[in-house]
Amino acid sequence: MTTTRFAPSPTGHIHVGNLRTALMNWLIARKAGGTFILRLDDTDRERSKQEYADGIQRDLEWLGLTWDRIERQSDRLDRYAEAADQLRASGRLYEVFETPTELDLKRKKQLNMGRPPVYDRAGLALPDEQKAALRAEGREGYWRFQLDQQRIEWPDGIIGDVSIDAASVSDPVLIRADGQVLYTFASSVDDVDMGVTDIVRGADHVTNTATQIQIIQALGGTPPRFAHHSLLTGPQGEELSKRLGTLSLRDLREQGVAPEALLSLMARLGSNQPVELRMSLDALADGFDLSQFGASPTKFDAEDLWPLTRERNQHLPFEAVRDRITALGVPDNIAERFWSVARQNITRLDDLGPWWALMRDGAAPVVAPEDEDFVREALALLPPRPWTDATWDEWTAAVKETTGRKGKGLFMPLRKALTGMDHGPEMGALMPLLQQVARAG
Ligand SMILES: Nc1ncnc2c1ncn2[C@@H]1O[C@H](COP(=O)(O)OP(=O)(O)OP(=O)(O)O)[C@@H](O)[C@H]1O
Repeated sequence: MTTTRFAPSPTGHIHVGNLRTALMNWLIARKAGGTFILRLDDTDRERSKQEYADGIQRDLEWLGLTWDRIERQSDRLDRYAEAADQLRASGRLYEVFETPTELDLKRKKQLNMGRPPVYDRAGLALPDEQKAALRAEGREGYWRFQLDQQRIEWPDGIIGDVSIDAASVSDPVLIRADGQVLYTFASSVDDVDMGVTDIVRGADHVTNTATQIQIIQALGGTPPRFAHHSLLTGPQGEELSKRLGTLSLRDLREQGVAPEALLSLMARLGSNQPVELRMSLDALADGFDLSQFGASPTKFDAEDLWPLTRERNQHLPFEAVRDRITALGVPDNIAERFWSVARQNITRLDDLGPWWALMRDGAAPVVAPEDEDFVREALALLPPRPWTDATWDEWTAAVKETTGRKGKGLFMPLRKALTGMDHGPEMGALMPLLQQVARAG
């Protein structure tokens, strides 16, 4: 059965780049009727925080990207220890003692000699007495995985056939001196144990994938299908980072971005398919095709979310906004009418508030000096309440007859006098909702 996962580290608020990964994996599982796992990579105890783990779940739930199963790597430490023993027993895990400074020196020497800075496997040849002597000096050993130095190849779902020479890659460190298992290892153990069949992730992981394919094989597992999508940057090409909180989902939600808008953009951005608003995840899954995505870096501009948010909000049925409208204090008998008039003039649902304030309180009229006499004359002709759908037409016809004005010169000063603005809902529909006559006049 198709099983995918999204495996963020809870070290900050997830951003749109992380969402690209989450959404692609979610859509693959949904399309195949498979399982989507949310896996919190929380083995880094210093940087992982419960509030971020909660935040990730809140962000995904807001978008409807719910999971069939949740896993925390911090619950699986015994299992990683067992898997490490398995690799030690098969001779694939070896202890090393170099300090970061020593490694740096080695790298510099290699580069000076025109050689690639690949770990020289000095630790592999250390006899037990020397290891004991290093420990006696107070050094602590940590553990590297011995790569099989062949080419590692896989057909990537996005970037095509990949072939990496394992000899050009350093044997990865899997376990630190303090015993912390590193991402490369924990995630390979998890992917085997959890039966993950498909992994989509950022192009920052391509080298990891090469080493993980060998780790998974050494654990007796079958490597999943891999695909690496391009990394998203900000509109100016700036990097996104969980730590800095750039373009976080939390901020976008608080700014009033509609979930459907964000999902519709993310499911197509960087692909050959056009971005179109989709009101459900199933509709998004229908047209989703990994092979349509390109490998080149992709810019994300949050401004693109607003036209989609507007389109989505304008599509909402009254029932979906009833509570919000009631909360504004709009009386029940005019709530539906208020929605039908205001919806065409909002982007965010929060924009409903100012429209209701205008209808409830009226606005300070805006009158150009050259229109002062005209507006005074017009307001004197304003029919008594209640105003109906016909009031605007009747009133402007009367004003036209009396003053001889027509067209924009007639309508615009009246709109500005009643609403204080030069734009807004159609005046015919708005007038019955205007609770107050304009404040001055
Ligand atoms: N800018 C980006 N564009 C697309 N995908 C990204 C981007 N940054 C991270 N990802 C993907 O998000 C997934 C989760 O990764 P991870 O939790 O390590 O996020 P991160 O933002 O790289 O983390 P951090 O900033 O904390 O180092 C990975 O699959 C990674 O490839």
